[in-house]
Amino acid sequence: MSGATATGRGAHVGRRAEALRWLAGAARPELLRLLLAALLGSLALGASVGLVATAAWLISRATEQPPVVALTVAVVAVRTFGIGRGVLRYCERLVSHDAAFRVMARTRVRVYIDLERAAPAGLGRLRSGDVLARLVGDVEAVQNLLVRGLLPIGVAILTGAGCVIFLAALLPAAGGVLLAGLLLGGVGAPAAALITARRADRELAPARGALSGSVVEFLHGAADLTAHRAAQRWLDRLDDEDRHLTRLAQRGAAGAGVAAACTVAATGLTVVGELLVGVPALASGQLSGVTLAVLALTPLAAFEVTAPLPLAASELLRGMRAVDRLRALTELPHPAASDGVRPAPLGALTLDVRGLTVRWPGADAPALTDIDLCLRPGRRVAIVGESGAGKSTLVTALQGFLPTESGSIQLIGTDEAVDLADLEDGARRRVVAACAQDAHLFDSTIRSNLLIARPDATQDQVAGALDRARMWRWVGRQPRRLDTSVGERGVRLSGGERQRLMLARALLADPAVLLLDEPTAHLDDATASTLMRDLLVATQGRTTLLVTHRLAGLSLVDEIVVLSGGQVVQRGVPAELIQTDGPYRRMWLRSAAKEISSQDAPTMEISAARLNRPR
Ligand SMILES: Nc1ncnc2c1ncn2[C@@H]1O[C@H](COP(=O)(O)OP(=O)(O)OP(=O)(O)O)[C@@H](O)[C@H]1O
Repeated sequence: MSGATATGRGAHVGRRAEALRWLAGAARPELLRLLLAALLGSLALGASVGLVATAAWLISRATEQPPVVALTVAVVAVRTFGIGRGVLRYCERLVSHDAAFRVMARTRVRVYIDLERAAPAGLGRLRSGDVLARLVGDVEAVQNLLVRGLLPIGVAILTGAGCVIFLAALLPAAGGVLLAGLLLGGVGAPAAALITARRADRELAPARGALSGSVVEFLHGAADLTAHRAAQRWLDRLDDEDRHLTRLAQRGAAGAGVAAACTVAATGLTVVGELLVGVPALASGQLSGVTLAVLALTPLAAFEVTAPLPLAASELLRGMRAVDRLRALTELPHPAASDGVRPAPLGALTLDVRGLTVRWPGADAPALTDIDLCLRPGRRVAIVGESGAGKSTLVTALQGFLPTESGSIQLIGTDEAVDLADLEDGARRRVVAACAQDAHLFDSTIRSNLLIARPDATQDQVAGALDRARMWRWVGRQPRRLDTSVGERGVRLSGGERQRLMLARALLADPAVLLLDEPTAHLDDATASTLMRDLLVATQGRTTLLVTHRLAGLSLVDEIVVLSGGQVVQRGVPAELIQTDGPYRRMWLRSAAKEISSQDAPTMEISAARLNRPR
């Protein structure tokens, strides 16, 4: 048991050390700014202490009614400290926030880059709301860790040491008392706060992540939840999670209360301690009355240095946990990343897949096994199969977003053959582009959604792509034409218009190899048939891999590959496959029967009857 605890603690310490290294890596370029901020902060606090000490001296000395000239230096010093405190604090805030924002920006960019590379293969167990909470809340926690965590600790050490030395110079015992008081307030109070709020603090960020995840999921699924009368249940769940979060925040606040009480107690005790050592020194003539006033009043200002420490300690812990969670995001597997540096081969490209086996991260079995496929320039191959056969996985793998377990994916040009994994990232994305079934439309105009694929496209190229996707006339009918807004995720478009816009985007990208994943998904039969027809015209002469479960119209492609259970179970030219007894013919008959039952489709019926005739 104790062995297990020790191992757990060891792992915990290791994680913290890793997190520190990660943070140091992000903060290193701003080291000078952070040190300057610490220096300015220490000077600002030093000015505060100086102000109180000088004021104490001035008031006490004034009671002795000395000549005014004897007070001039102190009066000037009070003014200088008073003005200097504000100016220095302002400069410190400016420099520290500038440094923290730069670290935040660098952290965000780093996380975005890693997410961009990891996202195509999914985000593992992470929910999108949780990722959002990490990107917003945890990155902000990193800022707080620097500005409210590390910086106040550094400033407290510097200024505290200065105060102790100052009092020790007046009376050594007074320095000792202040040191003890500062340790009590600066270490004891944060420790008390942490102990009180430890569990709450540990659970706070995950609870916030869980709530964000549920809210995002609720917003996405609100229509379905309302339709199934499940919205209230979901709202109750959100309520529970919110209450839990509030309870945790309250427990965290209790820690802050305990810390504030400890600081006040430590200040009071220190003032009493200073009087206890100062009064005997005054009696023995070791100390003047004016200096005793300075001894007694200086701690009131000196404790300004420990006041932010309880918050600093909890920001430090919270920040380290946030760094840990951000690190987890940057450590997601990077199937989309390519270490390759090679440019794309020249000339018309062939996509050649040999013995490809791929597995989703963490899956027990491969999703595709031993796949062979050859996409010669200008040829179109259709991949068909039942749901779960591995069609989308193939598209993902061909984009280089899944590592190959065995086999190869090569691009063959006129000069050489290059492994897809060896291609430089940009070249790979230019050469092979996919139009996914759930491709995203941004809440922007038609033009901006298209230009994502090719920012430098001319008006003619945009119009050409829309025309080939049979969308240009529709655009012409809209009052704002290309500047028509599509709404969030394209809600202002019909399903068919959305798919056509995505197809136009893929055509505008003009890749050497175009991968279309279920372009007719979620469309009614009539719309799907028209879109499929238009799509087959638009892709004529273009190297295309078309993943679909709709078999109507496929007679126009050069080859059909049937997948089942992640393996190729049949392949051939459409005319042959339809005549051969096998998986494709069975699928075709099933889909024909479905269409006949949903409408009359006499031609379909005739063809189905013909196909069913014993040969
Ligand atoms: N992101 C993922 N992570 C883990 N496993 C996945 C992922 N996507 C798909 N799979 C698994 O891979 C297998 C093949 O799924 P895939 O989506 O490729 O099938 P499909 O033929 O495209 O099905 P559909 O026609 O329903 O889209 C399934 O067993 C599925 O559970």
